[in-house]
Amino acid sequence: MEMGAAAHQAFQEADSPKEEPSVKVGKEEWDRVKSRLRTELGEDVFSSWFASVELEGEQNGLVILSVSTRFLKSWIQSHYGERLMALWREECEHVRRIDLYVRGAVRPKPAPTKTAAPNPAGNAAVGGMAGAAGLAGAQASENDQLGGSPLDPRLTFETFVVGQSNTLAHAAAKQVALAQPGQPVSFNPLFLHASVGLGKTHLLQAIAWEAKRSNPGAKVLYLTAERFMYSFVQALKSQSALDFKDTLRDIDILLIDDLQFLQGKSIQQEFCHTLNSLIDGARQVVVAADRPPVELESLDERVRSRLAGGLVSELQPLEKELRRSILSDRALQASRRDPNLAIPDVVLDHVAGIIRSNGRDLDGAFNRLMAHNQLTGAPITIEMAEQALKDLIRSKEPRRIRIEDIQRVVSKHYNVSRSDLLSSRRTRTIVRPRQIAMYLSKMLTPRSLPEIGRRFGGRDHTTVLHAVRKIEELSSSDTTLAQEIEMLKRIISE
Ligand SMILES: Nc1ncnc2c1ncn2[C@@H]1O[C@H](COP(=O)(O)OP(=O)(O)OP(=O)(O)O)[C@@H](O)[C@H]1O
Repeated sequence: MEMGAAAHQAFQEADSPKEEPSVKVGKEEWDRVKSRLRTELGEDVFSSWFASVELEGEQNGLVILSVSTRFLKSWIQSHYGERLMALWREECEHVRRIDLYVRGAVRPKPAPTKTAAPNPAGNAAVGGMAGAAGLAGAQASENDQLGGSPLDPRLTFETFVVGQSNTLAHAAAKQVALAQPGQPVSFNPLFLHASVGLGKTHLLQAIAWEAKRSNPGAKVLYLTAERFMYSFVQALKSQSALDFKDTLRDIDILLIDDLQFLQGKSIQQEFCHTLNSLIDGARQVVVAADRPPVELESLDERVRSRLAGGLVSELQPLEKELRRSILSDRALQASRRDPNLAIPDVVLDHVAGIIRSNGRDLDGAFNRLMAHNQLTGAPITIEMAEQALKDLIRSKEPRRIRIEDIQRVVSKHYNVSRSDLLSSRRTRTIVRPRQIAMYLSKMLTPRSLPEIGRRFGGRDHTTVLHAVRKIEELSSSDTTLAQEIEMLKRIISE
């Protein structure tokens, strides 16, 4: 259930500042749909999947619902899409389509004219890429035919902004997308990882679009792990598992998103066979997850090692310049749609400074400014931005940093294991990272010296004090070390 790009654009263009948001329309029907779902599914199942679903609006047969995560969206879409549509239609027979989107990604409102029209066959539709034109439409439908997850035509290399934190991942993704089928592949599999909202899905889908554009004959399939599981289970149920396997092993580029959600022994085995068969056959595999292969503890050891055998690249938290460039890009696109729109640079600077978490929150903040401007007519200024974004900023207060987080980041940065940091080993390559981790624990957490000592393998508080003084002393004369520590602080705090 995806908001089509044209639909999204139509909302932006069709919005009139004086128009009331249509959130309340359809509320009664939605309450009844929810109550029926609750009765059908039972309270536990209902609240697992539907507690955070919100009605954004209903107009001319288009219902827009929002959810908090992409996983939830994909799960509801595949498991409850049809039922949801049937219930809505029983409550309100003119409903033709339900769009489900992730809050913060885009903040659409119903666009009656372009999106609400029934499809040519007059059938009710749930989701899809209605309105996506040209290549986008063609690729989306091929991806659909192969049983893929929906592709968003906005997520291309053209719209992906490159900065210090994602240069390597972007370059690898581009190379993979432009490789000719049959040629030896450079990084296989390519494994991208990052925490939420840092552009993994964007890069994966950009590869899909680009590969298709540069090689129209190539079979490119983008699947979320959840979709992979669902398709496999469906294939088993309908006794078409062999077809499913054959289809997968015939793909030129397989892109799997959110791998951390892949569960179940037989599903993982199937995934492992697919992975081996594609890689051995020189087909490209690209995987994204929220952590590196070694940390995907629920995955079978063989899958983890195969995944780690290609190129593993992390997208780091977006640095301020990158956040600013993404906002400039969004502003440019918005002003193309509305030449009268004025977004001063100082406001973009300000927003880039205060929304530090990730690209999704940045998009959410930008859409919030646009909505505020369009609905109230207020010019976009720093004061207006502070007013419009205040709850967003409040809810993003810095999280409490744990000593484990510091140990994880430091051990990764210096390529030593966490157990080395806690051990009694005294080689220089371990002692210095350990001292840095202790120093950062003192600086970034409220823990006492004895407590920090205990968390570092039961050391005495004087050892921690020595480490803190040592690092203070070294970093005051060694600018490289000082910069490294600043960078570590930034990674740990974001
Ligand atoms: N470098 C970037 N350039 C442009 N947009 C970006 C960039 N990084 C992130 N975004 C935007 O931020 C939003 C979230 O990105 P995306 O969905 O790709 O994140 P993700 O890493 O897959 O997150 P999750 O783990 O939650 O699935 C998207 O709208 C995306 O376009």
